[in-house]
Amino acid sequence: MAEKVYTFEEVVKHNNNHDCWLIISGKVYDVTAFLADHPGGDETLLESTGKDATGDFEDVGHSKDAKDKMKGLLIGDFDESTLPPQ
Ligand code: HEM
Repeated sequence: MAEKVYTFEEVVKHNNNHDCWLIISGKVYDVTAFLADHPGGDETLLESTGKDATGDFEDVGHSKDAKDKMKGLLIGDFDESTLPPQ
């Protein structure tokens, strides 16, 4: 089955500690259930909503463990054409 594709407008609605989605490397992740467990804290994840968080994620130099963890949080693809100009 094809993965669901989300627009920026849709993703940015999910920007709080009860409902938190992130855009990283063209994919959309629902990190709500992971907020309390994130070793970098829930605030860092919340601060990475409302934008393309690829740079934030890469700057930390996340481990293979982190990348494996991400796979379970993936909910779909991001439609890059909907990203507003920075
Ligand atoms: C789905 C997305 C993410 C997952 C699954 C994730 C997972 C993890 C994991 C497992 C660690 C422990 C260190 C490691 O294994 O690399 C970590 C550390 C960290 N993460 Fe994330 N992370 C995500 C997104 C982000 C984002 C968007 C930021 C924003 C800057 C961030 C900031 C940090 C920081 C600052 C640490 C270091 C904590 C410390 O060692 O003091 N993470 N993350």
